[in-house]
Amino acid sequence: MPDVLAPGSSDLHVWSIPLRTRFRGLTVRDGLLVRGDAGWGEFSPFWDYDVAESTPWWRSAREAADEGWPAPVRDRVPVNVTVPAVGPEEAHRIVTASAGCRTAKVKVAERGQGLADEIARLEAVRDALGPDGAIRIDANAAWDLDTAVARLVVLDRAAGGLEYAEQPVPTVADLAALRRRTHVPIAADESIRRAADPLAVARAHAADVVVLKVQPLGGVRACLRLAEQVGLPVVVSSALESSIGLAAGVALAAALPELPYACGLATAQLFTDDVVTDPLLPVDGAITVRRTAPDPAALARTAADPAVTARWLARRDAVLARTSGAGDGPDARA
Ligand SMILES: O=C(O)CCC(=O)c1ccccc1C(=O)O
Ligand SMILES: [Mg+2]
Repeated sequence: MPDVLAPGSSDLHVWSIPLRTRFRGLTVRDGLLVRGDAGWGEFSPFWDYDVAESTPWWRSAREAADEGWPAPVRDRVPVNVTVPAVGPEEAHRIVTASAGCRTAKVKVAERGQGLADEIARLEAVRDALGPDGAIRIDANAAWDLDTAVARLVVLDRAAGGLEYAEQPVPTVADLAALRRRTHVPIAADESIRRAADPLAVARAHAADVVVLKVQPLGGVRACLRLAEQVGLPVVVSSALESSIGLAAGVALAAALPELPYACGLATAQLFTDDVVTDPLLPVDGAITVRRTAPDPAALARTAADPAVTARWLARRDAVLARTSGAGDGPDARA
């Protein structure tokens, strides 16, 4: 690939990597890496995030590049295998090939699929995991309240018990109402990372668990502060990042005082390639806490084409223009 970033491009890199299976409607993921005095950071907001919503992702990249992260209190982070909305044979294969993960997170409520697909997927995952593994589902806010109440009864049974259901309904009020109508524990994801006020979930007693993603919440330190304020168990999850971005999630999980659940950080398994030689993949169900650095050959292999590269540079410029202008107060968190 021609290096359209030159000159001075050795501190920036735009990557583009195909996914093994469609995830969140995506078949390819891309992002920008930036190097600073402390190392490399990743800026990879999804394309449906606007400039305001992308700003905390940039702060997270700058934290990694300029400051690094707080000291870890553990050296291994237990992780879940992430099972996309695939058929039962593929779901079984993914869990079996997950390098010892004892927790599976299964995507449900995929457009174009029905309850029978979800039941078959959950039964296959339970079969692959055995009776003592934990299964959680993620509906990405797709259900209304009554649908969620009914689905959780059926899917809890199909899974042989659910550890929790992640964001089954869109709003904080519905999460709180659902929690009173099901015995399945509820986790909040979108209600934290895309909310104007991430503490509303805790005030409304709307969740048993909160999912924290480092980039959308503005960095490892911002997440540690939020975890303290929210006062609920935290699951750290990836935003489908390269191993540079994943390392920030691992750093957060490593620095949290308590880590009672497996984290959603095994998503390098969903990528066909990575920007490092030794991707942040689990061994015996856990990721070893370490910092990662891009590898020149891997960077060359995964380099985005000039059009995608130009789009990412424009995105970064738009965030920089926004944050250097009218100020970057707490309301800029989006
Ligand atoms: O939590 C996991 O197991 C993997 C991460 C994941 O599911 C995810 C990745 C990118 C964007 C959204 C989500 C999500 O949790 O909804
Ligand atoms: Mg989620």
